[in-house]
Amino acid sequence: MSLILIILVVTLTSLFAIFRFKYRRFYKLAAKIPKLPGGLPIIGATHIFMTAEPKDYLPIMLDMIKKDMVIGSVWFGTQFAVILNTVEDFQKVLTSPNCINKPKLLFDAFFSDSASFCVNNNPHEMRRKLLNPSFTSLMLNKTNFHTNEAIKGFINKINAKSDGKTIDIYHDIAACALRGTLHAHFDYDDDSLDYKVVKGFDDFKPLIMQRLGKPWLSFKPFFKLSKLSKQVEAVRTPIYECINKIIESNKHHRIKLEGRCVSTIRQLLDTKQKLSDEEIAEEIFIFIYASHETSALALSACLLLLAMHKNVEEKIFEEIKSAKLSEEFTSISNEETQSFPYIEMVIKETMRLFPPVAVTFRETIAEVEVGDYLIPPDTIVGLPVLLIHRNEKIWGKDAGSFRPERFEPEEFNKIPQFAFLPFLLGKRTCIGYKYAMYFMKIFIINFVKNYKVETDLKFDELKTQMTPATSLLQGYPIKIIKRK
Ligand code: HEM
Repeated sequence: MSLILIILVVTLTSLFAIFRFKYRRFYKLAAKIPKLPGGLPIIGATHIFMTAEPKDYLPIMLDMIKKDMVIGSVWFGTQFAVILNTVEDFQKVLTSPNCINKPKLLFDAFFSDSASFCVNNNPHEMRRKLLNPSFTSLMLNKTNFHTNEAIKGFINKINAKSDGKTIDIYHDIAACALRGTLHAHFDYDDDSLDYKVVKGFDDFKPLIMQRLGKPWLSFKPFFKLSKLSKQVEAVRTPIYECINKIIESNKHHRIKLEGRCVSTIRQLLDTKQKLSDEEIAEEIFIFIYASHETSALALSACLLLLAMHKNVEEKIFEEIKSAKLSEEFTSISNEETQSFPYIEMVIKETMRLFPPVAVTFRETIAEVEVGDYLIPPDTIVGLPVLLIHRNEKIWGKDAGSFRPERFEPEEFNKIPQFAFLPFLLGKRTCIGYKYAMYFMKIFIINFVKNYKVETDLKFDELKTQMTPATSLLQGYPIKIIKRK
């Protein structure tokens, strides 16, 4: 018995020594990077996240990297990770060809293998090439009628709620943002499922967070056997009802495209691409999630901030008044939004303080140099955008307060390019950022033209959480009052 034990110990020790020798450079580079607090031998920081509530993941992560640290490292079992904290290092990583991939753990959590948000390497590049033509300024103009119609529907509907009672505005805006995306990008104009789909995503998001906190569920057979797998199937049903309708109503477009600029759904259905129905469905799933939630979070936060900063709301109203828009709802083209520079500053300032994606991750495929360190291959790189957005050394002493004027060109031009990253930058920058900015500007113009907002919440009470986009823990409670 004791001989067997000795053989076992010797074998395991030898295997461990061989492993460490083979990966000696990896361990040497990893050891040089300063450690983040809280890690334990062997398991690293796994216990911290496995025992925390998903709503606390973001504050825990942001707390780990102390203000004066430029980089910090942490282990999650056998997975090595670093968190960066300087604009220069963000830029290095976001522009490095060795740092384009997303960690498998992250996209496993989205339960998708084939959507552009989730694929890596060559498939990602091909999918971007396929979809980029649907996101040009030309396409914005082609679809501006649909975008405006979605917002018109919201402005009319919200009238019934403008009685001064407190409501959480997120779901109404999310349904409106979803309507805009489905109509403008997926040629789908039936609004009967909008709220059902938003509710489906609401039920789906906590399941993403649950899977993130249980790394063993990345192993597919374990996941298939888990209760979570059945819950995921159930909540995906109303979303897939909508996706199947989109595919069904556009099936006649399954033709070979001849180099024309067309909507996202037509690009996906292009027979040259040979995408299966399942791959197309996954792509639509991620698209409608990525587009409606982020835009709705930014707009909901913007209205809440206007309710807290009446001077800003009034300045926006003055800008709208001087544009002499006539009707209750005004259709606005992308070019016309250029006449509302202050509104653009307010939206940007909202996303600086409350970026809908406050932290994101990449994975290295080779060594990447940042500052005095080399990040080894197969390392997860955390990019806490929120910390850069609120860094006083970059944005000044008032970095924590809401001051849209900091986006005046004379002031903003002094800020480094990679210090403002609501849509990120680099090869995986948000494909829909032009559309998102356009949508948000027409929304705010038409909303503030017709309504004022109030809230009982105070700015200092606002706390962010990961859901997995970044939302406010307090929700978005506002009172809507119709302007006379
Ligand atoms: C305020 C609104 C929005 C914000 C703040 C936002 C932010 C972002 C960010 C930060 C990323 C990069 C995520 C990462 O790499 O970790 C991203 C990716 C993406 N976004 Fe957006 N987004 C917005 C609206 C939209 C819209 C309207 C669409 C589509 C109509 C869209 C589609 C996508 C897609 C498909 C990706 C994945 C791109 C890739 O991996 O190549 N987003 N977005």
